[in-house]
Amino acid sequence: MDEPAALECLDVGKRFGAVQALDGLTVSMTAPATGLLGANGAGKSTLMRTALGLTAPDRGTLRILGLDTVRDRAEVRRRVGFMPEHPCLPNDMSAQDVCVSLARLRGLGRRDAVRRTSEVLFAVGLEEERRRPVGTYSLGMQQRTKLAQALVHGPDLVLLDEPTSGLDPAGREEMLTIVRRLSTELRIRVVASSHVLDDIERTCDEVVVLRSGTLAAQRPVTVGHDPSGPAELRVSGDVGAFAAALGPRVEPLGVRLAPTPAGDIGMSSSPDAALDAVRDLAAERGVGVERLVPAARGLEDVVVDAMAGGTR
Ligand SMILES: Nc1ncnc2c1ncn2[C@@H]1O[C@H](COP(=O)(O)OP(=O)(O)OP(=O)(O)O)[C@@H](O)[C@H]1O
Repeated sequence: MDEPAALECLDVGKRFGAVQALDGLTVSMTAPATGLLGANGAGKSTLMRTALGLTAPDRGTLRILGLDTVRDRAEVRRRVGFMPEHPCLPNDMSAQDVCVSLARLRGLGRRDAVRRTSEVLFAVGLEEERRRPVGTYSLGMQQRTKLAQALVHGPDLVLLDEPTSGLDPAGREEMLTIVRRLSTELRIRVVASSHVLDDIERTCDEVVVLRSGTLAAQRPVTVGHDPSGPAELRVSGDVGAFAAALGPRVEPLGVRLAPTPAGDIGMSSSPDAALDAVRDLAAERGVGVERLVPAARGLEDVVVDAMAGGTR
């Protein structure tokens, strides 16, 4: 049987006074790791909080791991972890005490709570500092403590609300590495929000773009290039002579060449052997390859359009 979607929304609406935070949102998130992207106020946090049953939707249906967010609340608490965006840790408690307490609240016995706490604090790189009060931690350590508490009870799914928020470049790298490992190595499903596409491309399998509480785009995050897709090539010097010499090398690979309107060389497909042929020819002739890119619209174009209000 197929696994239920991590999160499934059907026409979900949520209003706060004059603000329509979720506006008929319909989406199904089935990937191991889904990134929620949207500008400030797009509805990312509201979606997470509604999915956890922390706030009730005004209309529509919302299921998390196939569970009803209201009726199955205890099961949701047991099987789902949540890392909130804003500071939520008691400054005078250690990371160890925070994690053990929350594990116990979520139903683990004392021994299991202590064992799981050691495991998760090790996984997020806090084992050395685990007995210090959280208030003495750097922001990066506090973020990792928030992540640890979300994982401590062994959830099947974690919702991470802007896990890289406020982190410096080194802290961001550490967090992205940990988040990626959750779904790839630890087999924990992830729904993570961010303002930054790069964060999502590095940690998730698909991106869901929210705009004004609605679904603006949903796309897989594909790694590497698609060899069956067209590419555009720009070289320095005599473009016509380069194309004439390249043709016989790539045509046997099924690649047709044609000039583009911008005066570059269009390639009908871009298998690795054809890209190697481009580089070999350029090296032989001492020609510079200034641009060799897929001609199809990239994820970034799609996402920027979707966030700005383009139709998908
Ligand atoms: N408890 C609340 N009371 C009033 N308005 C709220 C409340 N929670 C959210 N909102 C409003 O709902 C809209 C969506 O907010 P939400 O926090 O879900 O967006 P977001 O995409 O997570 O934004 P950000 O990236 O800034 O965190 C915003 O206009 C916000 O001000």
